[in-house]
Amino acid sequence: MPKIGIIGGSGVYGVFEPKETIKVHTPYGRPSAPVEIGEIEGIEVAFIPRHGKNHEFPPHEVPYRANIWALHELGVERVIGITAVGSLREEYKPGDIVITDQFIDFTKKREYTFYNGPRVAHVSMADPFCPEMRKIFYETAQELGFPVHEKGTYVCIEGPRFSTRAESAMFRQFAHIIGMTLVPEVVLARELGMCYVNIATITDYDVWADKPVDAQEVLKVMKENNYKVQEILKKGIPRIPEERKCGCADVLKTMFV
Ligand SMILES: CSC[C@H]1O[C@H](OP(=O)(O)O)[C@H](O)[C@@H]1O
Ligand SMILES: Nc1ncnc2[nH]cnc12
Repeated sequence: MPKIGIIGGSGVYGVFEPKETIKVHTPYGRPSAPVEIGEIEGIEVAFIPRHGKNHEFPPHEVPYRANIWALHELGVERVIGITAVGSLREEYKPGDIVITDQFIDFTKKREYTFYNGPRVAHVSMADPFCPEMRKIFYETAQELGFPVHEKGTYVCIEGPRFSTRAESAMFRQFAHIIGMTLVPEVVLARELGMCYVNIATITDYDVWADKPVDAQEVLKVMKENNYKVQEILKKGIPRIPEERKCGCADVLKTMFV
């Protein structure tokens, strides 16, 4: 059973040659695609392409609950979310990697929880990301010589449209990077006591700089920088300890009413 799951974002539709593909049915429908099982450096890993194998799910229609549920059902304890993001700051440059440490939710109409009653839960989101995996992937990216930011606040917008210049100017006041998919993915993982880390690749300067971002640019820059994510996964995954000492599962002790 794979204990590590990877959710690939825009431009990342596979990270290994799968040895098995599993069609999982969940109470929330089917995941974005059958779950691929394969190995990275001899370690068994599960993979789901967030937007589907052919990028058929826009960010507001991704079956986030089914994706997380499916991974959990397969035994995954740690989720690595790969994302393409825009930069809201000069010093966060296209091609840089960010190991996100906070988020701000500007989404509007998604399924945010597994607990819609009668079981009620209020999960702590003060520190949304797994400290153990954040450290591992930051150090790994550094050792590989890739430009990497140890922290960054990700503002998650509803999409599928990009921001206006006014929105972007506002987001710049309080966040470093912008995307459309981190929420509710990280929240749902946490509700099941799973660890979650976000490895974000910056693809553009959103719309506050001279040239406003477009989808083609995101995919092109992501393609050019894909090797960085691959290298980080290859070197970082073997460093993840078998036993979790991060405390991410502790939220389960206190979140229920
Ligand atoms: C293809 S442009 C916008 C698209 O790219 C990002 O996807 P992901 O987070 O899955 O890498 C962004 O959130 C949008 O969904
Ligand atoms: N500028 C941007 N806004 C929202 N999502 C993005 N994904 C990549 N770049 C983005």
